[in-house]
Amino acid sequence: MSTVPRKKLLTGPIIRSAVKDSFVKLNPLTLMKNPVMFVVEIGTFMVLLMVLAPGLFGAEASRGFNVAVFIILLFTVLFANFAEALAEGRGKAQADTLKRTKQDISANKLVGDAIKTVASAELRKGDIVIVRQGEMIPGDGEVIEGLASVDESAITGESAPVIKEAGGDFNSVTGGTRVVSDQIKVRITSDPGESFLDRMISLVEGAKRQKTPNEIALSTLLISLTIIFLIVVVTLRPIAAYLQVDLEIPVLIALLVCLIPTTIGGLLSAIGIAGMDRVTRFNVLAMSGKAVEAAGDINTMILDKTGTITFGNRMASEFVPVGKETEADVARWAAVSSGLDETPEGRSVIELVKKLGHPYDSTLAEGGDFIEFRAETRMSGMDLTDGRMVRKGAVDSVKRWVLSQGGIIPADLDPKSNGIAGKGGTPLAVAVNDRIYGLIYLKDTVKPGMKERFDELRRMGIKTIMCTGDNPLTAATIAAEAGVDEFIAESTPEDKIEVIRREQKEGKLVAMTGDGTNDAPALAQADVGLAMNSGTTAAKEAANMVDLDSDPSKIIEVVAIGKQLLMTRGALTTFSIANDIAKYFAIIPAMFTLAIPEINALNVMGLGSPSSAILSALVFNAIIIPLLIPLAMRGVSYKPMSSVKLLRRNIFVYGLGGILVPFIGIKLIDLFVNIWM
Ligand SMILES: Nc1ncnc2c1ncn2[C@@H]1O[C@H](COP(=O)(O)OP(=O)(O)OP(=O)(O)O)[C@@H](O)[C@H]1O
Ligand SMILES: [K+]
Ligand SMILES: [Mg+2]
Repeated sequence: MSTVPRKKLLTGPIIRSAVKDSFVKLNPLTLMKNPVMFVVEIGTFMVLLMVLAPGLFGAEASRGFNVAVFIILLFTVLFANFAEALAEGRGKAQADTLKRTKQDISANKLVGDAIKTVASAELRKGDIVIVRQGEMIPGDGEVIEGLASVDESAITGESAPVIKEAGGDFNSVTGGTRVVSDQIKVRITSDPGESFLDRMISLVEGAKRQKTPNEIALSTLLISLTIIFLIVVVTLRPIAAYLQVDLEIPVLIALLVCLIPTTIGGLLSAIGIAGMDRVTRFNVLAMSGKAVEAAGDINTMILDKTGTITFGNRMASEFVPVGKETEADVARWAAVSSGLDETPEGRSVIELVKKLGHPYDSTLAEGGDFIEFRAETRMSGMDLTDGRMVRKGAVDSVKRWVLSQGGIIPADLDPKSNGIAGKGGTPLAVAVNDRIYGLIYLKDTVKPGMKERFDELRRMGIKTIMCTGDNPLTAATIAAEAGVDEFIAESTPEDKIEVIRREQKEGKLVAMTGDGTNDAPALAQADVGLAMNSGTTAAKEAANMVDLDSDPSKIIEVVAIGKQLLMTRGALTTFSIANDIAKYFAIIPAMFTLAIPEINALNVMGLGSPSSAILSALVFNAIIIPLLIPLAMRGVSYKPMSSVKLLRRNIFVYGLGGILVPFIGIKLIDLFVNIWM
């Protein structure tokens, strides 16, 4: 499933520092954030007092028993702390590596016409810098002039350089990456301390980790259970006294700790952190745990065509004249309309004109007004000084524009443009005032393996919708080739948001991937917005996830990880509560057997003695936490299937298992304890 090599999960230094942190986290002020464990810590402290000053709370068990309870309780808290520290450890280690990347870089800042060397820390939003071959890019920004290949391995871990160029969707650069060839002019887009690298460091470090709504709901449940059992245990003493049973305080504390959901309470935050970490290991930066969890519940996925489903390096490959026009005329006007068009499409037109050797008079456009490409108009071009207006753009847009000036549409325009679209290409019409000269054939290819990916999504019950600004025929061709469920052609940025809203109104959770500035509003509207690292700054800022490898199909892995995170939490909660029920049957009979012999019928486990029964249950309660750490960190195994099936399977495995495992575990520990005692 993974495309990214798995890095080693745990190393010696991470484990060592986690052991140390387990003790640091004993600080009650820290532990208070985890109420279940906090209750255990208070219990530990009370038993310690009874060991140190016997007789403090009246009825107390033997000193040896108290010492044993104290040690087991202390380890219960330490194990829970260790789980959390371990989960945090990987992120911290990664943050340290990133911080080393973030050394001070010197920048060639443009001040008027002069170049001044300044420290990267002095750069502000809006500053213009020149980055030459071999130099580090001093801050996040957008290429405003030129083209260069950039080594982004410091951030993405991927060593193949990527092309960054002015205009279009591949213009954003990240501070700390290196220009390996050519030279670019960059406009800085972030102030110090707010760069992508800064955000990435605080993310992997978990510095601003907030509980997700799911986690908050579960914590509330755990707190309620803790309070209920606290009341049960406290009121048990007078009831027992009435039955002439003297319940000792350490025994009551042991009972309480066994009954409250310590297993999930101890592992809950580790599960969340590990889920985030799994996403990071796939080279996806999630801005919040909430986004990852939302990914696990996605019903609909919106993808754009160009650059997501296709490679997106749409290149002009042919000039196709219509009517009585010639290829050279199409090429000439295409060139005039593209002279200042810095989009990849625009530049590829100029390149094709040169390659085909068509005469190109660049003085024609001199002094004219450049009409920049906009997703709304779907056209770009030049208004010349002599009054002539030159346009290229989506065929229907250009047709409408020509008709509005009283022009006529050549009869062979539609068949020819449909021919291009039918091959999955994008036809651009070229016109001057009311006259259409012909077409530019922009070629693009579907990325390999897309069909399999969409099949997988369908098995997960997720609907895919391709939204594109391109014409319906091209869209249909690419949609069929890639195997998406639905497509929407000629969509404006507003249309994309509309589709998302429509799905959300039906109660669906929507994911969307995109890279362009025109995708930004939709990325923000979606429940899960995954932007490509190669994309524009606007897209990356609007999204709640960024894929460092710029592989939009990776949203599938993110969904799987999100599902796995939700399932792991559910499975371990079921397991934990089922466990506590089993422990009840170990402790209650032990507590009352002497006074009420009939209750021995409940002693289904046939445990040795009352005190060994209590200690065994308590030991089991403690060691189940570290035993489950690997599962919490790795996540429960996941196969694409319907959620109802999944739920049934999990209740069976973790609910039934949760009741059976402690019966066996406690019995074994009890046998062991009795040999030893
Ligand atoms: N530089 C350009 N000049 C003129 N027309 C263009 C230019 N670039 C694209 N177009 C036309 O405008 C249409 C819309 O472009 P837009 O970038 O909004 O969407 P898209 O890239 O085709 O689709 P997607 O949303 O899948 O990325 C394109 O299909 C094409 O016909
Ligand atoms: K428990
Ligand atoms: Mg686009």
